[in-house]
Amino acid sequence: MRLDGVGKRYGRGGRWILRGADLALEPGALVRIEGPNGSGKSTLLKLAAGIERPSEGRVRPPRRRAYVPERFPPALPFDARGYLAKLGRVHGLPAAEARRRADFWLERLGVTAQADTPLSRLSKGTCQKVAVAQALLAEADLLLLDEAWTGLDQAARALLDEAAAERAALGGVVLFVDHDPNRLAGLATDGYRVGRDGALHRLPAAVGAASGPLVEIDADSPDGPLAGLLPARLPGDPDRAPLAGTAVRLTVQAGHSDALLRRLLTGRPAVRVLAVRRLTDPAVEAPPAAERVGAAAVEPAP
Ligand SMILES: Nc1ncnc2c1ncn2[C@@H]1O[C@H](COP(=O)(O)OP(=O)(O)OP(=O)(O)O)[C@@H](O)[C@H]1O
Repeated sequence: MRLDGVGKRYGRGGRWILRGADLALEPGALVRIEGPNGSGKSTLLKLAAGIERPSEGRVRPPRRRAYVPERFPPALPFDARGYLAKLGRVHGLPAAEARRRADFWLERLGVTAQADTPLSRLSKGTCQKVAVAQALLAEADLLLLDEAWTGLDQAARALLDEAAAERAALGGVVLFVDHDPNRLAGLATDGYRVGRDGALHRLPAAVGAASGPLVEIDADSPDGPLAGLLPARLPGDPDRAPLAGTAVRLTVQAGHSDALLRRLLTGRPAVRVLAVRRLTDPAVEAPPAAERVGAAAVEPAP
């Protein structure tokens, strides 16, 4: 996912909202976008989603994109299930798979009882859950969340935290805007601020970068040495260290450990989990912040 020298103004002669915005994100990036009201955060996400076109520069998104807008369009002529199944088709899923994923996310978000209710009759929070579901069911390479947590109840907020982290852990790119400065703290891999100059300025490591406790998972497999059997891509991109016999030790950020365990226990190869330990001293275990962020320029605070 790249932005190269992207500029945006609404209408000829309008003020430049974004100008010279550059961004290059690798699979697995979970990135916070900050900036004061009106600075252009939503504009940036809309450009990445392909809803707005840049006035200059280029947006190079990955193939499959999903977007939760700041405001869900009111009064769409669908019920929740029908809308999600339709959006699943728009995302390129076969009809049966679109319906299956629609029901899966309606259930996970606690909306099954309102699945057949017209969207126009749903409460604001329930509508927001439907907006979240339409983006998550796409399993997109680029997930854009614009204040997507606003209006959700606590359980749904936690579920969206988990789903966003899982998308990144599985190799997607996630860009999010949220007024809560602690949103996905410890899981975000990076952060950027939309500056007054319209460019993107990398945030200091402490604001955006993943940090915090690690979890060690010791596992083996009845099928042979596990280190050689595991897929290249695993949630959270754990460090891998072979243990005696067929076992391996996987070390991952605590926020990714549930997704990693779920993948190990439900996928191939067959895996036996021998031990799960939370490491208590992240300062010792985590790489130094400078190593994670490199020598990026950091805009001084206003
Ligand atoms: N469709 C539009 N037509 C004209 N101006 C627009 C349009 N959309 C946004 N703007 C203007 O662009 C500027 C940036 O808006 P944007 O919504 O991207 O900011 P934001 O940082 O997301 O703001 P907030 O934090 O309040 O959501 C604002 O001045 C806004 O009024």
